[in-house]
Amino acid sequence: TLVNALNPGSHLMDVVVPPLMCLVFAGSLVALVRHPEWLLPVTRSALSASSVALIAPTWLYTVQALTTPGTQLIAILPPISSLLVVLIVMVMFFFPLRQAFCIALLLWLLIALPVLIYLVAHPAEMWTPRGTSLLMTYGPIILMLVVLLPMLSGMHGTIDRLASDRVSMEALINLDPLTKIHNRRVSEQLLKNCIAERIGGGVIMFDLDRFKAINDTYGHAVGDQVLTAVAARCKALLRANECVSRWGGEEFLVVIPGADDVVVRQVAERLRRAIANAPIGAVPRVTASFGVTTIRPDDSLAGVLERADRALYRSKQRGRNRVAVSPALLDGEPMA
Ligand SMILES: Nc1nc2c(ncn2[C@@H]2O[C@H](COP(=O)(O)OP(=O)(O)OP(=O)(O)O)[C@@H](O)[C@H]2O)c(=O)[nH]1
Repeated sequence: TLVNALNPGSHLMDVVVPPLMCLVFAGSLVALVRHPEWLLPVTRSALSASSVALIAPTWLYTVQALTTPGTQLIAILPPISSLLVVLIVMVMFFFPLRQAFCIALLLWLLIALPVLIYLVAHPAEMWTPRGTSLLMTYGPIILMLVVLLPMLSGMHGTIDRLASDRVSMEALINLDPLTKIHNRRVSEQLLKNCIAERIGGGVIMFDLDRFKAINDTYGHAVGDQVLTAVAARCKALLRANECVSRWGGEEFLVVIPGADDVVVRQVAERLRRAIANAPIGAVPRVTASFGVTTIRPDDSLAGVLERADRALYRSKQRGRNRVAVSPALLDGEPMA
C-alpha cells in the first residue's frame, strides 16, 4: 500500500491512509510493549482501523471506476486484496467464534463482494492478470468462512466440553462421596503445601466416639447421616482457606494454614462443642475426640500426622469428648 502511495498520480487517500495506519500500528505496538495486558483491546482497535482502511478504498475506487468513463478498477485499486485474508484470520484469533464469523462475513460483504460484482459485470477486466488475481483472492475466502468456521465451532464445542468434564472430574477426585466434604487427598496436599512453603499452621484430627455403637443401635443409614451432619457442622464453622476432610471411616482431619497453637486449640474446642451440643437425627448425643498439633519448621507430613494421631489417642484414653494437644506443644499445660 505504501509503494502504491509513492506512485506518481496516486489518489489522496493512498497518500493519507498508509502513513496514518503506520502511526496507528506503531502506537499500538508501543502500547503493547508498555502494557502487555492490553493485548485484546489494542488488537481489536487495530483490526477495526484495518477494516476501515480496506473498506474505504474499496468503495471509493469501485464507485470511481463505475462513474468515471474509461477508468478501470483493476488499474486504480490499491494492492489490498490479500490483506483481507490476514484481517479475517486475525479476527478469528481475537474474537469469540460466533462474533468472528459475523465480523468476517461482514468484512467479506463490504470488501470482497463489491469488487467481485464489479468484475463479473466487466468481463474484460476480470480476465486480465490483475482481475483473475482479485477473483482468486476474494472468491475462496467465502469458502473459508463457510467450511472452516463451522469446523472450528465444532472443535471449540468439544474443547469446552472436555474442559468442563475435567473440572467435574477434578471435583469428584477431591470429594468424599458420602459427606460431600473434601477427601484426605485435599487435606494432605494442603498440609504438604503448608510445610513446603513454610506457612505453618494447625492440624486437628478427630474421631467420633463409640460410633460402632451408633451403627449397631440405630443402623448403618443413621450412622451415615451422623457422619454427613458432623461434616456439615464442621465445614460451616471453618473459613474458606481452612479445610476439613474425611480422613477415613469416622475420622476427620482439619488443616488451618498459618494458625498458631492457641488458635488451633480454640478451633478444635469450637468444633467439639458444635458436634456435642445438638442431637443428630435419631441420635440424641454424638461426641468426638480431638488431637491437635501445629506444624514445626522442619516438620514432615508423617511427623505432623503422627503427633495429631497420638494426641487423639490420648484424648480417647482420657475419657473422650475432649481436645488433647501434641505433647511437644503442651509444655505441661493441662488438657481440656
Ligand atoms: N455408617 C457408617 N459407619 C462407618 C463408616 N465408616 C466406618 N464406619 C464404622 O465406624 C465404626 C468405627 O468403630 P471403632 O473403630 O470400633 O470405633 P468407635 O466405635 O467409634 O469407638 P472409639 O473410636 O474408640 O470411640 C465401625 O463400626 C465402622 O464400621 C461409614 O461410612 N458409615
